[in-house]
Amino acid sequence: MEAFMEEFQHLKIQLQEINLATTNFDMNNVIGKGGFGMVYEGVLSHSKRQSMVAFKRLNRSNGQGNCEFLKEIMMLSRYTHENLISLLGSLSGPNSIFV
Ligand SMILES: Nc1ncnc2c1ncn2[C@@H]1O[C@H](COP(=O)(O)OP(=O)(O)OP(=O)(O)O)[C@@H](O)[C@H]1O
Repeated sequence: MEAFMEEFQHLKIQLQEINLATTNFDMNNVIGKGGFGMVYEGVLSHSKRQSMVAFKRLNRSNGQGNCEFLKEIMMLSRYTHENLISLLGSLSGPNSIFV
């Protein structure tokens, strides 16, 4: 898993930035719920720009785990298509992983 995450180091986003963008994962920022858990919206500053983005937060009690979530990160980081959203970054920790 560590070797796998090394490949995605360039996508790493700081938790502080995510907390700021989602107002600490406030329920008012929830825009949906999927197989991994809640999806939040927020404004993220990156490359001197500000963008409205979606943050997907892994909730392991939903049945899916790191493996499935990392597969999604890998897929979104490797493929571009007009019907696929672009992955801006991710963060892994002992409890959660975010995109
Ligand atoms: N980029 C986004 N922009 C706007 N809304 C989004 C975005 N991504 C997810 N959502 C919202 O969050 C909901 C859940 O999305 P999510 O991709 O987690 O669900 P899913 O289709 O069940 O897929 P998965 O099983 O991979 O989680 C969507 O139905 C949508 O309402």
